[in-house]
Amino acid sequence: MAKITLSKLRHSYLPNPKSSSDYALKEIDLDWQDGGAYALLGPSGCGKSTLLNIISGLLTPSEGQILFDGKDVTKLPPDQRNIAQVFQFPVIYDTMTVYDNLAFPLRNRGRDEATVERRVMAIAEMLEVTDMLNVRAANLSPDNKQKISMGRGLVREDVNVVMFDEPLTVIDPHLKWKLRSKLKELHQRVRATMIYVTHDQTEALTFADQVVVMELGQVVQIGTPVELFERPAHTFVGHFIGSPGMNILPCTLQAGVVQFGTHTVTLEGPIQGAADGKTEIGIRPEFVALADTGLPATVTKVSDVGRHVIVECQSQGHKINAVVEGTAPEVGADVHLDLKREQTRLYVDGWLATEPGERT
Ligand SMILES: Nc1ncnc2c1ncn2[C@@H]1O[C@H](COP(=O)(O)OP(=O)(O)OP(=O)(O)O)[C@@H](O)[C@H]1O
Repeated sequence: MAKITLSKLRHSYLPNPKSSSDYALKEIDLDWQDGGAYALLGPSGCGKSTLLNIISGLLTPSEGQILFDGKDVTKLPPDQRNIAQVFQFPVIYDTMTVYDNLAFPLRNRGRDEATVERRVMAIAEMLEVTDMLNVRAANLSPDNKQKISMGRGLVREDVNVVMFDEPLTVIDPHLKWKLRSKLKELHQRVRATMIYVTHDQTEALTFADQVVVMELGQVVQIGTPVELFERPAHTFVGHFIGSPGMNILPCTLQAGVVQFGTHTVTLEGPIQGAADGKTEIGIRPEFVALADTGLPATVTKVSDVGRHVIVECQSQGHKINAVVEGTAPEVGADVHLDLKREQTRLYVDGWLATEPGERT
């Protein structure tokens, strides 16, 4: 397995890119550590496939380098990069048995039959498919086919990285969580460098130790699931991650006083920089509470989602969500909202501009 470095990587599909918007991938610099579990998360069109294709060698970047353990592989073709890929749709041979499918990547590289058997049996046991080894792949259910496809990606011990490209797309919703947790468990057992590409936050947050969030061709934040939840570096991350996402409210800033409409808001801590630009408050619904005093609001919708209730309110002409435990007010009720100070952040032109701590 290898450490993967992307250095000053940019890609445009245009022959003569001029402005930043001509690039499908804006400049990306990042290190993926050997043995890490990473997710590449972002909406459709943000550049995930472009980046994946650059790493696997299907696409040569317009600028920058890709290094595996410090060795420049930017110009190497896919077959010389030693990468395993698992795609959206299972890639298996229907006429072969499960055993032969799992053995294929090893036999293809001339491994002896004793090694083949040892690896196939180990992977089959991890995937809990040992009882299917003699079954022809054509007779498997779609989720078992995808399991075998994953097994083919994991069976070789000598790959630099295993990449999963939206691997649960064809899986029934009720089986998704099973395969998701299986994959996490597999990573813990094999400790291979793994990159999991998805637009689904649940898949990314369950699988990865570090999540790389992309929007419009750029990386907006790299962090643990907790970091992404607690301190979104950009309003996009706040909004994209969480259910519902972060409340993002326009505000004004004058002489250090932050106003949301007519209401004065206290931030988590000091503001960094000049704060010139579009200013917004960001607070997660989990940190908005119903209280006796605070921001006046009117309840417009109440959704019971099982563990808690999401109370949607209108205040100062904007929608604010609050996550409430226990009894929720009726639609139409006038309430007050308490915004937890330590979780109230300021964003300037989309980027986080407050630090934790007492304001000076
Ligand atoms: N072969 C291509 N030629 C021109 N533009 C392309 C090509 N492939 C992708 N793009 C553009 O590059 C941008 C990034 O696309 P990309 O497919 O990498 O995003 P993505 O996040 O993988 O989206 P999806 O999940 O829909 O595949 C998009 O604006 C897309 O239209």
